[in-house]
Amino acid sequence: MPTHRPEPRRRSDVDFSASVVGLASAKVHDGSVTLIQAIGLRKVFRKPDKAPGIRGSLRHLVQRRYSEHVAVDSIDLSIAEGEAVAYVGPNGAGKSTTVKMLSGILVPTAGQVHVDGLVPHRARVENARRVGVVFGQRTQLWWDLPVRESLELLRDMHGIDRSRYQERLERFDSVLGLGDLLPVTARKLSLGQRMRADLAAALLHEPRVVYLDEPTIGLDISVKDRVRSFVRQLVSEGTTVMLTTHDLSDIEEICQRIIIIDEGRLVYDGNLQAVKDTHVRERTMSFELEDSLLGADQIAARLPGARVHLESNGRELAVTFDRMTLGARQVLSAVLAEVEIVDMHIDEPAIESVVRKVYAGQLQAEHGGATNSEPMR
Ligand SMILES: Nc1ncnc2c1ncn2[C@@H]1O[C@H](COP(=O)(O)OP(=O)(O)OP(=O)(O)O)[C@@H](O)[C@H]1O
Repeated sequence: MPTHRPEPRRRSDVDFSASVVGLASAKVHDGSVTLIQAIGLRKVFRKPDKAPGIRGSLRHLVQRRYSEHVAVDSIDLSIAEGEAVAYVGPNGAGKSTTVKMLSGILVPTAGQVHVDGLVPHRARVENARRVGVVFGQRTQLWWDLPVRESLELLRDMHGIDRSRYQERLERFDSVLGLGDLLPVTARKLSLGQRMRADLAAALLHEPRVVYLDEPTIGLDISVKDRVRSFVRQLVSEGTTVMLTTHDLSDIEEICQRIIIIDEGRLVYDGNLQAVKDTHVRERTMSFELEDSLLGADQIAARLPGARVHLESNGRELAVTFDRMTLGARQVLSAVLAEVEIVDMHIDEPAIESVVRKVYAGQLQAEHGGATNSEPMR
């Protein structure tokens, strides 16, 4: 059994054997290896159709009826080794179902899925050695055991040798402050402590791929920061991270790529900055003025289409403009033509606005209802 992470695969190491992968899941692009690949991934749940109440339950016993619910609908994914990808969407969009199929917990209804050359649900044990999963709302620690014993059990399960195990514990202690938690039973841990211990448990065996499902849910800011910087470190070391979260700051701090799904379908797959640039066209430039102004009409007249707001103190000015019709340079010149400035800054568009637009269906509408994605890598 491997005791620590194998070297990253190089082109020549890639296993294209049809018997293992069924399709070229380890395709190479940009000199890197595709670690996660799904083609036409679909999951349909069968739900019992029964009327409420005892009568409905009895009728269902006699005459069983079911309806089908498509939770994940023909999703194509291609994630390279070492990428950090945010997988987001509204409640019930199909995020967890996708992650469960990628981690082998659920069997897809249709489509193909390969993770590190394996079909996850067919090679569960081998897959478990290569992936780590953290579900923020559920623990994988043994509830009544001290954290140390849970980790010992996982050490045995993964066949990690003692010296490597010790190194891992020291690392988790330095970045996650794990040491104090080792003697405590999982049931006595606070949510933040539990999350830190869960991260250690999921990452003990140095998985190549880590699925994080709401890893910062319910945590206070300082623990969130700790978790995020730990995940960033993992990514910088080459671990592939797929992050499912409703916390958009997690995304901004960890991921460069964002995949958005809605009602089981992929609606966007691309670079985080690009989606902001394309879909959040409004920018705001804020200025601190040398002298107070009585009004901003002259500045507004120089900037057609922009919204100009002057604070009541006359010293703070904000110009909100569409970056497709006006440039920051034009805005700056218009302001400088009327007044001296002491300081200025440009507000970056928040990812919140992008995702809100997607949820509201605007992003799809802007693209004629088509999936907006960068070429699959
Ligand atoms: N085991 C199941 N049986 C039946 N339906 C299910 C099952 N698991 C999920 N679903 C349904 O599939 C859809 C997608 O659920 P999923 O948990 O993947 O969404 P999600 O995007 O992770 O949502 P959330 O953000 O709320 O966790 C939902 O409508 C859900 O009710």
